[in-house]
Amino acid sequence: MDPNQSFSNDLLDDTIASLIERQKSSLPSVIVIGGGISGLAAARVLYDASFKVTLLESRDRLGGRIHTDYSFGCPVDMGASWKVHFLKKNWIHVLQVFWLHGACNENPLAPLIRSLGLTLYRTSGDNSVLYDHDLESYTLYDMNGNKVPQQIVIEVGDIFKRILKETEKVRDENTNDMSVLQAISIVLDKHPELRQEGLAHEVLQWYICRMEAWFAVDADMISLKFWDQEDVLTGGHGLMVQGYDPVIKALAKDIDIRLNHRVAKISNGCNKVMVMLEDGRNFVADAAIVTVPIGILKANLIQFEPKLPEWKVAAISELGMGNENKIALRFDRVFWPNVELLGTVAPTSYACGYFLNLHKATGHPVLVYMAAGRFASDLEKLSDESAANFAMSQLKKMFPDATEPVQYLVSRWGTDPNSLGCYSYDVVGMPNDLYERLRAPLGNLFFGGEALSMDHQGSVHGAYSAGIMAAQNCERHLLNRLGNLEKLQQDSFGHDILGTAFPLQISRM
Ligand SMILES: Cc1cc2nc3c(=O)[nH]c(=O)nc-3n(C[C@H](O)[C@H](O)[C@H](O)COP(=O)(O)OP(=O)(O)OC[C@H]3O[C@@H](n4cnc5c(N)ncnc54)[C@H](O)[C@@H]3O)c2cc1C
Repeated sequence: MDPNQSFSNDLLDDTIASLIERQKSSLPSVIVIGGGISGLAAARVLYDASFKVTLLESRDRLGGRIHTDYSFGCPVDMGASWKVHFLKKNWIHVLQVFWLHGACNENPLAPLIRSLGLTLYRTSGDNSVLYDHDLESYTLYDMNGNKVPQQIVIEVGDIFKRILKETEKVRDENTNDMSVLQAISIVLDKHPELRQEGLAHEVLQWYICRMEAWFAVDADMISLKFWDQEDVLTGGHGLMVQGYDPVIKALAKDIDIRLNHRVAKISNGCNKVMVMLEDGRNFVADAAIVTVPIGILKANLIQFEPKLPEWKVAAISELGMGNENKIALRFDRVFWPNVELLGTVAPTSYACGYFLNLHKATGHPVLVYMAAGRFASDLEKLSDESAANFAMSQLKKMFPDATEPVQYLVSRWGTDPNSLGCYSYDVVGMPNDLYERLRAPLGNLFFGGEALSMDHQGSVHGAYSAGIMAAQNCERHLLNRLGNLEKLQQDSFGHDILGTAFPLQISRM
């Protein structure tokens, strides 16, 4: 080899390297706070647009309220598990949704899931009285372990729909907002024929329990004005058979992620944002995107300098944060029927309960007890062992011969200092402009996260879209501010991952 040639190549390499380095250091930099799906989506967009991105996450793992646990030897999602919320708030319209048709592309996550080859287990189609499970897919039991005749379940389901339809009139007649529970009670006073007695009353309470699970809050706190105002996506609902974890891993690829980095303070200057960790370390960038749960902002766990304006603080405090918990039980064998949901009806919605049968979708002998609202918070007062015992006591009402679980997992989303709740909800009397105020950026500070989603708060795909929206706003802002920087065009992750070449894999046993 000619040594001169080698020397000149080295020189060339150095020059190119330093040019790239200089180009990189002149690129806009962004700190993303929070490594849930919203933060990861935001980081992904900016990274693919060649911005310098650093993501700070307080936990020792990514995913946030998406948490696939593998300790059972199979994936169990202790946070989000359904690709539900296609129509989070429109109970009536659920009758018209359809999952298996091409319309499922409406879900912004569908292309990503498709490109990763992940399987969805369909849990509802176009005839679901409930949001996420078709009527024929579950079995209900009374407190004595007797099966509730399916005819009663169907009839009461129809009555429940009529009651909800009547609440629309109550809404029209009242200028002031009220809770859904109050509206139901007004409807029942006006239409005593809709009142239910005995077992039928308990089944009605079960429907209310499921509605409460949807919003993660009790019916006396669900806003009548807003509960059914969300845009309807077509497509029904599906369960992520392999869990959500592969989605999180795909979004995180190659991004500079710092785990165990808990942000304590954000200082927003004219040109720079300084982010301080609880241990005193600092990160500085041109802009920052905050995607921590609204529960964290409500609890003032992050200090802002200058202080957030009053209208922003008010918006944060005026949005509700619900709670939902799961108790996952693994058994050595299956002793329950081959249905998707097993429910217990009771005189009050608080006392009703249900288990998701993961065996049906995944083939593993796992049941997941789910609790929402005040009940979910009450469960967090118990030790893990007592919580598992409680779930077992519910199961034994249905199956007196139930065997003891070989393993259990208990979530605590309400008291977890990284979430302080499961997802947001619209409180009774919520002001109309609340979401605008929540989303509004403050200089170089942008906001993302589930609670800020344009149309689908409280969902994975809503959080994902909110992250993308915040990143796009941030990108526009920085490119305007810093002049016409020519952006490096890397291989776009988005093009690969959002491609439409692969069909969605949807099954139903
Ligand atoms: C039990 C449960 C069931 C659910 N079921 C469904 C479902 O079936 N379908 C559905 O679509 N959605 C469901 N959801 C809602 C869904 O999980 C969330 O809407 C979504 O995952 C929120 O994503 P996010 O990125 O906005 O927030 P998160 O996932 O909470 O991400 C925020 C991140 O910020 C981090 N963080 C917090 N504080 C700090 C700090 N000070 N510094 C740095 N980082 C910080 C957190 O650790 C977290 O990782 C469920 C949620 C729960 C809890």
